Amino acid sequence: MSSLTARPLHQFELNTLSHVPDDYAWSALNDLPHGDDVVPVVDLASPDAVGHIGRACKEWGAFQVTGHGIPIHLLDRVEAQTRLLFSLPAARKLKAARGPGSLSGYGLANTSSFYSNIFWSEGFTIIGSPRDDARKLWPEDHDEYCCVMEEYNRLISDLSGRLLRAMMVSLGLREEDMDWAGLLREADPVLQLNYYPVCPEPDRAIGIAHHTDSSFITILHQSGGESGLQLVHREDTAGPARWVTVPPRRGALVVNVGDLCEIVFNGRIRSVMHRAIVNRAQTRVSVAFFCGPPPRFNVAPIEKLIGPGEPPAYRAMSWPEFLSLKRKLYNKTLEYLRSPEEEPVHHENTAYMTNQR
Ligand SMILES: C=C1C[C@]23C[C@@]1(O)CC[C@H]2[C@@]12CCC[C@@](C)(C(=O)O1)[C@H]2[C@@H]3C(=O)O
Ligand SMILES: O=C(O)CCC(=O)C(=O)O
Ligand SMILES: [Fe+2]
Repeated sequence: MSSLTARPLHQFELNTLSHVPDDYAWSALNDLPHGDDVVPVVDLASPDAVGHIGRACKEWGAFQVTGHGIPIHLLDRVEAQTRLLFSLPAARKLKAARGPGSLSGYGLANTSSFYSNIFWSEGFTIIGSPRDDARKLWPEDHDEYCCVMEEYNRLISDLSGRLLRAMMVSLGLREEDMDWAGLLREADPVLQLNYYPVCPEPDRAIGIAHHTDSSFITILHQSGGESGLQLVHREDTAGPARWVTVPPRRGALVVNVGDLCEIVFNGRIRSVMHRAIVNRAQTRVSVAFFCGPPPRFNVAPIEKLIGPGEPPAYRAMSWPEFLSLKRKLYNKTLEYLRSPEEEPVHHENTAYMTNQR
């Protein structure tokens, strides 16, 4: 995985540049047309929330959720701490740099290693307790940062359980068909903080390139003001596949269906392809909570869904095996798992280093 230490010095002064340097320049960003349809907004407190969630997951693989019970002032504090972290001097952030083979700490988004060109962003991944890395960033006083992130982890993990149960019920399963509470209790919470500096030529740069998240679901808080999150709305009767922007909505959280839900629900819902674009007006931050399983989790369709009329659509494997496959095949992982007879084409990371230019 790539580390910022190996990157050009201007990685730390992106917001001062008057043009996009060549190694940050991307083309083919308009590979799909842009749609103006609107990602559904679901009020979790409404009596028909489950039906709305089911439809949104099937049609979009994403929705915005309101009425989720996470206080807006906590979201504001999470955002303020995130901004504070990225505003630290480069030398301080590098003290908490992600080491080789480690997923947590400071660096470019992990997926950047699949490309030759560089993302217009910085990232910080917190797995489990925020305290160890916080000590490296703020040796004297990291209490406010840790308290805020711990409280957020607690509430967002609980929300992810509620959403997953609603998704089950919307698919005609019973809540008891999967022990979400047990699984989520055993898994380390994962928070990904993303920072996108202003960009002088936003059409030539990308914040985070298109990908699906591996988790069951991802719950994303994005800062207000400029939009950045875009997702692919698949081809339907209204038109061809298109990029749709998800504008920030105060207090709402974005829920993305990840690869694991696609597999456990045997393809009845699909993980959503998404990316983050940049803008020239305002620095943007986002905080993603990846709701994943513990290592012992067997990645396979729920047995209840399998029968003579519905064979498993994906090959089973352990969660660590899935993650290692994803590190090789990246956006092709699910396609490969859906075609079990084929031997995997041997992809080193470098196979993707062309940056679709
Ligand atoms: C739940 C998970 C999703 C994740 C792999 C992991 O087991 C823990 C780290 C997560 C994360 C966070 C940063 C971006 C990402 C791509 C990565 O490398 O580690 C995601 C993983 C993922 O979605 O594949
Ligand atoms: O910043 C965003 O809107 C998207 C971030 C994202 O997709 C991720 O962290 O996986
Ligand atoms: Fe993502």
